[in-house]
Amino acid sequence: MRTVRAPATSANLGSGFDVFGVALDRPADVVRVEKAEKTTIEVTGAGSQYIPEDPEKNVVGAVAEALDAPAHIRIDKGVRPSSGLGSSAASSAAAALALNGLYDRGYSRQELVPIAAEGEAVVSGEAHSDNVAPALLGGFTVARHGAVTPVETDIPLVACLPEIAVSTRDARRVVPSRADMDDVVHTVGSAATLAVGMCRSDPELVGAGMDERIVTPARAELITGYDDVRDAALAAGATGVTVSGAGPSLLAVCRGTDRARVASAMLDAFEDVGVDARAYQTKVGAGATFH
Ligand SMILES: Nc1ncnc2c1ncn2[C@@H]1O[C@H](COP(=O)(O)OP(=O)(O)O)[C@@H](O)[C@H]1O
Ligand SMILES: N[C@@H](CCOP(=O)(O)O)C(=O)O
Repeated sequence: MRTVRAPATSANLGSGFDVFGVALDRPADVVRVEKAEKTTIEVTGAGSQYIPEDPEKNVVGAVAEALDAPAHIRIDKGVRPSSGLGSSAASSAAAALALNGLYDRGYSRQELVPIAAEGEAVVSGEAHSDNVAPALLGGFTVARHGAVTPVETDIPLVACLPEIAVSTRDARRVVPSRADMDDVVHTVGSAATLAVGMCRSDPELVGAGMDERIVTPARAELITGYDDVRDAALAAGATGVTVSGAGPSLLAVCRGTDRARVASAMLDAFEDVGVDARAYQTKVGAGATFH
């Protein structure tokens, strides 16, 4: 038997659509695996009533298949599904690491990234690895053409999750298929600024580098109160705010001293537009760990 905890993650960070991701210190999924003749799945915890236990439909079924590692898999969800906090990726990453250990497959964490991404294909239609990479490797990750570059960093964050569901599959449909050259140049400048900020653990640079005009505005429209919540976080000291993953969560970057104020400003702003929400005061954290 093997048990693995894998963290929530926030992908894109505005300027790094399908490329950037960070592991969050909390929340997390815990996955326990035991060898079996065929794969069976049991799900408990946050939002478990919306998650299928059929191995053809649950992300961990695809991971078990990819590793040829049939097992009885118990998932205790800490990361609510359709949150924009890498819920499906947390389960995929935890299952990949746990089954790799259970069956002595010998893959490195880097090699497990495309295997865990097979789970993402089940739910979003594409095997994007910007969530599973930080869930496995921790820190800030740059996922590009199958290669992943991890960077250790220390950045305080607030992830604010409203009681709205936005599925990644639906949010991928609103992504524009073309962009203006001016906006592309702006995105490259932001992405480079953000990457330097991560290397320096500098919340000012990371926050400035989240600014992006192609994908984020289309996704923000799916989130009730997005502009108000973003403005409130910035007024409370956030250095940058954007859609977390495909939404509906918002991710704010700030200095450690401003984190509690930013979190409560975001909650108040959601409440003002009639939306219940919860805020995780967190930071860039470690990847999946054995328990
Ligand atoms: N183990 C799992 N954990 C979370 N969601 C899962 C899992 N397996 C399948 N799903 C399905 O994936 C969808 C959530 O994934 P996604 O839309 O990518 O949300 P998130 O942004 O939180 O990752 C839901 O439809 C859910 O039923
Ligand atoms: N790059 C993907 C990331 C989806 O993240 P999730 O946490 O919402 O699953 C996208 O933007 O579609």
